[in-house]
Amino acid sequence: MLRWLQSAKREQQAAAADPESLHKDSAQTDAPVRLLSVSGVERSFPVGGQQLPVLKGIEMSLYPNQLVMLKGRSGSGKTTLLNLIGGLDQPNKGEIMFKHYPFHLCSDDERTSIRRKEMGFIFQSFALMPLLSAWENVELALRMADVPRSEWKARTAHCLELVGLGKRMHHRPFELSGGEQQRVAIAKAIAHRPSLLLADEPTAELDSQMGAQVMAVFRSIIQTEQVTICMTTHDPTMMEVADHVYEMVDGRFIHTQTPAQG
Ligand SMILES: Nc1ncnc2c1ncn2[C@@H]1O[C@H](COP(=O)(O)OP(=O)(O)OP(=O)(O)O)[C@@H](O)[C@H]1O
Repeated sequence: MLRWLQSAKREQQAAAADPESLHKDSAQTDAPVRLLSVSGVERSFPVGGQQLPVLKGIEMSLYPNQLVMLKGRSGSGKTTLLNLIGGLDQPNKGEIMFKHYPFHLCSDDERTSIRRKEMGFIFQSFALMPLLSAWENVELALRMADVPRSEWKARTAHCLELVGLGKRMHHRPFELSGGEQQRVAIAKAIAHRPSLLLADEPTAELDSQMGAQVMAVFRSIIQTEQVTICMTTHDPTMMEVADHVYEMVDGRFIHTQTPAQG
């Protein structure tokens, strides 16, 4: 194992013993500690014998307990960036630090192990197992994350209650509305207590009322589960509930804003 990974693990254990330390910089300033930082990131893909530049120098930061949105036209590079943040892909240039882990230096196996413990993913198409009930879908996520069996029952019930499905725990996906299915997917994604939730167009297949319910669940789990959510969207009405919006055009951020400040 690389030396940085061992020291990162030691720092994580120290932070677990003293959770207050997570909210302060190592320099002991009052600045909040970043959960993730992306600096100078470029990503291109080989197309027709040439390199197609998709991300052209991205700078961004995510902090604990935030709802951050990436907006931009189709093809602007949002999913490519989400894949890099989630450790599913690596940049050609630049740095991605997730907590104390330098993703740009990690092997595939190291990124997979960090991702399994620390991150949750939500997709446009819900990605549930069709023959399993809501309860069994969430329990499966706990099993996959190696959470001890003794914790499954309480944690599954807690996560389904959190997303407002306490009365529909034993329904299968086809017995649920699109909004309810997406809420099962959220319960599944937070079951192993990730610190970062990545969601690619989570409301794209929902009508505006169901989309608003999903956003309300996002806002509530940020507080109750101490998670940061980074999501892509095309929908301007969703952006009103964001703490921060990054706007991407052709592989670059052109404008970032905090909605409350306009
Ligand atoms: N593996 C790949 N090989 C070649 N080109 C790719 C690859 N992945 C993405 N691209 C290209 O990169 C560009 C950005 O794609 P990306 O999926 O990141 O856009 P997006 O903003 O998420 O779009 P959408 O909103 O439609 O999901 C597109 O032109 C796409 O064709």
